[in-house]
Amino acid sequence: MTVTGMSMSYRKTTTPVFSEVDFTVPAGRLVPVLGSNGAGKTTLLKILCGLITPNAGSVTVQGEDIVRRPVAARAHLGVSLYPERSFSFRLTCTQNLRYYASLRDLYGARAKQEIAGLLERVGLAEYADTQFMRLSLGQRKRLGMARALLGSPSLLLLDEPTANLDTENVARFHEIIAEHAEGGGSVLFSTHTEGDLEKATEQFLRIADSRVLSLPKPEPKPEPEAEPKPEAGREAGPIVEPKTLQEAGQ
Ligand SMILES: Nc1ncnc2c1ncn2[C@@H]1O[C@H](COP(=O)(O)OP(=O)(O)OP(=O)(O)O)[C@@H](O)[C@H]1O
Repeated sequence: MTVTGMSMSYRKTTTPVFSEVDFTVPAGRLVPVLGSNGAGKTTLLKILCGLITPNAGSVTVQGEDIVRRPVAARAHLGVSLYPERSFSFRLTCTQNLRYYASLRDLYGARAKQEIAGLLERVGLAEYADTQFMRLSLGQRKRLGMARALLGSPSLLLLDEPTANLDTENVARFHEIIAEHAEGGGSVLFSTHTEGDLEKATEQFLRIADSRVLSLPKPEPKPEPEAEPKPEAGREAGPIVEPKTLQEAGQ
């Protein structure tokens, strides 16, 4: 994906959310996007998948312009926005995914097999026949992830994919995106968790003051040195300054 000279304002009178932004996401990269509340993470993801048209500049996915050739460009994208509201509430997980699979030209036995595999991958196999409205927020998030993976698109755009997930499912998410990158795919995902920077392949993006900075992944922090153990038979007491002879009353 390549973003060139992209600017965007919701209204002419307000400060632009983005001003002349350039960055690229090469194949096989995991790219976290950080930024404070209201910085523009969701807006950026909506621009990248073609839901919002920027005022200037371009976004291309595998050489296809997201505004001029949206269908061709979106064929390479798997998207999950936050919060997940686009599923049919009364349909089950499988029925919902079957509908979205058909939009990717996946039907019949192939669709059935891929959907069952994805539900298993995101830990929702036992909820395959549960209606969407009966899922918890974290389960909805995971169904969104399964939908994004349908048809193995090359670039995943995920808005706060770890929000509402428990520790086990955060780990599962990191495994899924690592596998995706090993297969040559890329993932751009927004997050508020600084710890997600460790999952970056090389770079991460930080949105601030209408700009998107592409920054190198920080070096891992060194492990803190272990406290020396007290010698055997001796209690580790508080450190006491040596007293002068006078103070000691001698
Ligand atoms: N539909 C809209 N109309 C007008 N302004 C909007 C609209 N959506 C978002 N904004 C404004 O655009 C800016 C960026 O919002 P956005 O939701 O992209 O931020 P964010 O980084 O995703 O925030 P958060 O971390 O809180 O989810 C904010 O100032 C917000 O008020």
